[in-house]
Amino acid sequence: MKAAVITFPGSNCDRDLACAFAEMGAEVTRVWHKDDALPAGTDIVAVPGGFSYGDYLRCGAIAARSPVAAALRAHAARGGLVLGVCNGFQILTELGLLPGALMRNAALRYICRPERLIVASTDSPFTAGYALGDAVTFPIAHHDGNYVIDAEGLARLKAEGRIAFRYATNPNGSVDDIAGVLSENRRVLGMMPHPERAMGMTGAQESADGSAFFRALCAAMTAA
Ligand SMILES: NC(=O)CC[C@H](N)C(=O)O
Repeated sequence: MKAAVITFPGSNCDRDLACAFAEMGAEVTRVWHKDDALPAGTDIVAVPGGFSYGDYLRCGAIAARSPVAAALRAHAARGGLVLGVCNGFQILTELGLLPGALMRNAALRYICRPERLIVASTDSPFTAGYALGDAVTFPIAHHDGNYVIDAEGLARLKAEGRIAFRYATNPNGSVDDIAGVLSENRRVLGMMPHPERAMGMTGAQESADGSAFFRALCAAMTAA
């Protein structure tokens, strides 16, 4: 199973994501934002957190127009798996691969802390390792994590079971406490919290709840 992790100028969670996939046995390739192709046989593209292009003009707006974006779009169009974490989630909404948008946190502050989430759908390769209603703790670190979507879009996400994670206590004003959403074909996940920073690294990470996330994801890729 092959994971491609994209790096933009300003990404800062690309290595964490690469390590999380490698720990679960994936072959990981790092892809630069100027590359216009993905490695052959890529199963999943991971779009990392950080401050791509300095978060100008909006978080993720420039990354969505970078050279690698067309290859990412084509991968998703083929039904390939895509994971966007934090800035990655912002980029996926800017690309139109996921509905909604990430706005400034309601309190207008950058928030960096562990956050308790509730698993709201297990029907995806990303969340199959959890039980519905499980509580997991992943760190958040963002100033633009306030998820917005119109009423019709929200009704659709709910009806189709595409809300993957909800905040137990809403930190940023996101509608319906949404922390992560799935695409229509359930092959694209965007989430603000960081599962790759919850791999139980001794002395560095408080939570190990992200291990089940990457284990299930890599198992799904191996089975496919
Ligand atoms: N950790 C991150 O990915 C930060 C995301 C984004 N640039 C924000 O602060 O909202």
